[in-house]
Amino acid sequence: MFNGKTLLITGGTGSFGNAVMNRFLDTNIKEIRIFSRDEKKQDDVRKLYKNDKLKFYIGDVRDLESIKNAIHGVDYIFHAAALKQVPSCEFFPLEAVKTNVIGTDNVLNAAIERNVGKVICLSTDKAAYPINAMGISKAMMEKVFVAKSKTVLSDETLICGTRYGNVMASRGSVIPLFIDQIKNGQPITVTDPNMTRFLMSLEEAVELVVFAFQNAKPGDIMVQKAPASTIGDLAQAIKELFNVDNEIKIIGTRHGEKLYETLLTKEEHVVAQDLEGFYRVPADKRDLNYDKYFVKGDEKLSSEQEYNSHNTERLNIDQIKEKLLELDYVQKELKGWNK
Ligand SMILES: O=c1ccn([C@@H]2O[C@H](COP(=O)(O)OP(=O)(O)O[C@H]3O[C@H](CO)[C@H](O)[C@H](O)[C@H]3O)[C@@H](O)[C@H]2O)c(=O)[nH]1
Repeated sequence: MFNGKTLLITGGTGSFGNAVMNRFLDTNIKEIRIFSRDEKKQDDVRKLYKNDKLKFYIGDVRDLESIKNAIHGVDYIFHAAALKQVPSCEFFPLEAVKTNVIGTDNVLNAAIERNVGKVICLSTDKAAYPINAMGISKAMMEKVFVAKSKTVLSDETLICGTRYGNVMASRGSVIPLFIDQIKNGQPITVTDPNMTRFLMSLEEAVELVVFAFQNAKPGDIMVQKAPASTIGDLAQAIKELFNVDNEIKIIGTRHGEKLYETLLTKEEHVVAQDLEGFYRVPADKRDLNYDKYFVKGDEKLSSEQEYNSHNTERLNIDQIKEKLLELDYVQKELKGWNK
């Protein structure tokens, strides 16, 4: 499906961009264009892959002109650029608005102007019932792309999105942190052992974006069903894999954190289409006639539940270990550890 095509990834030097490169560089794709701010990270990726199909563009989604410079001849966009750390967005919420909301609008406007065939915007479970600035800005991003998808014909530019749970072992996340703590003989800092998170691998994250690419209609948000674990069990599973007995220190819930994450709100679950491993949340197709919003109700709402990391399939410690062992990162760390 990408034969002879040019794919632009915004925020392309992150973990997701890396996984997309691993997946597509050996196919007949014509070009993967990496658009991001950090020349150092671009240089690292350039040296790591040494592949002529990769092209690097410095720019910032906040700057429309810089996107336009990178977008000529692009067939498809995976829009992954975002401010995604909860604490930094909490301290600088307007920065989250600039990158996550206005940046997305810029990417979409440039894509529409230059007839890009499809744009897939990446969102997060923290956008569902959001409580922190990162999640709120991502929720607004979703509203922006859903609204924008209605302003353009789908055979010109199809705009849709995906919503992810936590990507295991992504940069700065809890799995590498626990492993570092183990390696340094420090206590493992658990916020709340009963807190749950969806567990997705990077490969599954790429699978979701490909699924959206193949199946989404304008304005859809695609969600992949995923298992979850408690953080207490995750810490125990990592301890058992490394065969260590580090103390577990309970540090309490951090600022802006939830006990569990939601991939489908109750309201979305009512309208979502169940596609076996995935859910499709269709865009609201009602027009601007407000009567339709306020006069027509939906009885199903009171009986439907949200889909969250507390009520999805719960992995036990052995299952978490199995899933961890599938990760290249964990395999490498274990090899170094057992030497
Ligand atoms: O020292 C720590 C740090 C984290 N945790 C717990 O581990 C879980 C995962 O924490 P991460 O920091 O790995 O992930 P977050 O859920 O906070 O958020 C992450 O996943 C999101 C997607 O849902 C976004 O990608 C976001 O940028 C990224 O930080 C949470 O329950 C957290 O409370 C601990 O127990 N101890």
